[in-house]
Amino acid sequence: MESYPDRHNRHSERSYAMLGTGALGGYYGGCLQKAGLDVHFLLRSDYNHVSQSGLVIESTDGDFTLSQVNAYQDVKDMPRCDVVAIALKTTQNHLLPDLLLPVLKDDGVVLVLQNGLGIEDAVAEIVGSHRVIGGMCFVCANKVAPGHIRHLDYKAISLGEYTADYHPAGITARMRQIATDFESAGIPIDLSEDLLLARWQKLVWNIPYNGLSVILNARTDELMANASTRALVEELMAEVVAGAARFDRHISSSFVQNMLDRTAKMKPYKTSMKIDYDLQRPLEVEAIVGSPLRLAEAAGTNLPQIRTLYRQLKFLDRKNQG
Ligand SMILES: NC(=O)C1=CN([C@@H]2O[C@H](COP(=O)(O)OP(=O)(O)OC[C@H]3O[C@@H](n4cnc5c(N)ncnc54)[C@H](OP(=O)(O)O)[C@@H]3O)[C@@H](O)[C@H]2O)C=CC1
Ligand SMILES: CC(C)(CO)C(=O)C(=O)O
Repeated sequence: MESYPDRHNRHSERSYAMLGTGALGGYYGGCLQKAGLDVHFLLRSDYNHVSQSGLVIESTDGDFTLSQVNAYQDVKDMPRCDVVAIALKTTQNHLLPDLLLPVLKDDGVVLVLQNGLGIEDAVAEIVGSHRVIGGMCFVCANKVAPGHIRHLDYKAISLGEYTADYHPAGITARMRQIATDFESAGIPIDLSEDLLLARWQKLVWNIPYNGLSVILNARTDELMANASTRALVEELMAEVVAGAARFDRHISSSFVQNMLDRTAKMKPYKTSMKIDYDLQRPLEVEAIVGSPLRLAEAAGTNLPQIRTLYRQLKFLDRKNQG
């Protein structure tokens, strides 16, 4: 395993704050620090461990250890950063009004790495709509122990600039700068001209697989291997496509096919919602299922299968939380 103790070997002028150092924050933040960027990690339960022992990243690209990282348990102790990445579960987003402003430079930008729809709207209310970028992460990673992240598959991020009402904003200079930083860390970046389209495209995967993995107690390979569950996945994907179309975002059948093919080839994967369920943590039902459902229905599109999925998840989430 390679070891990278030096956290001050800067290749980029931009500093990064990772709000949340779990699967996503630990993996991407770890890769950025390994590439020489200035990264600051906000932690909660792992603070003592990580501030003493650093981060261990087990990755299909090669394992590495960062023996020292800039670890914090309070944003007030963090330096203001150019890019503040939100890598908490969306169930914690009620904390964002307190977390974001102390760590964001006046000309800095918030990078929303979470799954779901409409999160950028809420972030824009806190920091202003000109300071938000969305990042859709196509990665399979888990936190397996304090400060220990296991990266299993994929890693690309699709970036899209936020604007009020999600009208397409094109590709901006700061998107390119962030892309350069991540690419220097070996993370492929796709630049999207239309954040709303990219968000709905991500939901093509998350709504069926996250939802069904919990309701049916199944991994992705099990959902794909059985004809009935594969049909359910495809029907839910078709409703996501219909929801997107209501907002004039057109998702091609080849995109959907690609998601199915990708998942069929994926190593057997327990979705992050299923991991949360098994650990009796709150589920990201509202961000991933409730929010797109409400938006589509308010715009006049009925999505009956997604509504059923949503109700079942709400029931299971409540029951699971005792
Ligand atoms: N994992 C994946 O492969 C993917 C995840 N996503 C999305 O990324 C987002 C993050 O998911 P993921 O990284 O898996 O989640 P994790 O649960 O692994 O990480 C979230 C981290 O946030 C920390 N945290 C929570 N509240 C606070 C707080 N108040 N202060 C400091 N830290 C806090 C948690 O700390 P603690 O350890 O104390 O709980 C935890 O380590 C989600 O929206 C998810 O849907 C998207 C694509 C893929
Ligand atoms: C689709 C997947 C598994 C990685 O591509 C993902 O992004 C997720 O778990 O949310």
